[in-house]
Amino acid sequence: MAIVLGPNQYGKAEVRVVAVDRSTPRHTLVDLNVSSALRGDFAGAFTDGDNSHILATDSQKNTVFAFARDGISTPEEFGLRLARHFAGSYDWITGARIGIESFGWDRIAVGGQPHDHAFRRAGGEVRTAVVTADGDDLHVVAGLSDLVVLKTTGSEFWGFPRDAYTTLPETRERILATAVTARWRYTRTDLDFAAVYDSVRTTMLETFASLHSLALQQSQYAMATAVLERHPDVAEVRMSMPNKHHFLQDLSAFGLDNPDVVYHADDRPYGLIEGTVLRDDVPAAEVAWEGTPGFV
Ligand SMILES: O=c1[nH]c(=O)c2[nH]c(=O)[nH]c2[nH]1
Repeated sequence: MAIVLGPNQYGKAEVRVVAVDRSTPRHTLVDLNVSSALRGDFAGAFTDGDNSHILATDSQKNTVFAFARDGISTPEEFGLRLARHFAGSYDWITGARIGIESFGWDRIAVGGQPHDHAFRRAGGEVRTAVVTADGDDLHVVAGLSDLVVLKTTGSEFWGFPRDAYTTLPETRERILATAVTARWRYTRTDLDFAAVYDSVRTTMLETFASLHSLALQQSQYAMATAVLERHPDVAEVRMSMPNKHHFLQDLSAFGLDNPDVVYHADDRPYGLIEGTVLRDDVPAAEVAWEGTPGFV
């Protein structure tokens, strides 16, 4: 029996970098949380404390800030630049994963006009990007998390089997609410990432709104399918969606009826619907998903 070093990677997690463009009086702002992880031959550092192959995590952090000095266009392009740089820096570094969260800021309206340099944080939603360099291959996975949506009709849930523990009534009318977390893999690295992101997000929202849903599973599949139908450069979509239950509150103790008016918004437990929808003619790229937990 021998004890051996298994899979490993290392890097700097959660570098918070804010880049401001003041080149015109109308400033713009990019606010990112960047995590790097390098892959390659670092065995000596783990087994013997030999750091001769170690690109220090402090240097990785500094690289993020130095590259930001040139401005940041999209998280995907910033990730591509960092991944190419790290994976190309020493021959024993064979790959890099750059994970980015992007926080949105909207202009504050003053007298009905969007302000030039004052902002408020946009919603709870976060844009995400993961760029993976693996040898000469580059993979881009874009995404979003915590896009909270709700519809007040157009949702039913019935036809499920009833066992000894089933108490849930069938319903033809309910509130459907969820927080969408989704990631989608591109087949190219030269896209207009900002435009495609907006289009994917809009497609998901429109589909959630317009589909008459018989299950959150059906809504999720329809949302991902619509993204693939409208975006030829997306190979697969992975989604994780909690069912944010809204239970009709029993008001009979107060002599009141409740014809689908008053609900109890429960925060836990929640159903969790997870799925992948993909084109069957595009090669899989599991390495693009390594280090991104929370999806099937
Ligand atoms: O859309 C739903 N899917 C389920 O699997 C489920 N299970 C449940 O109790 N309510 C719901 N709703």
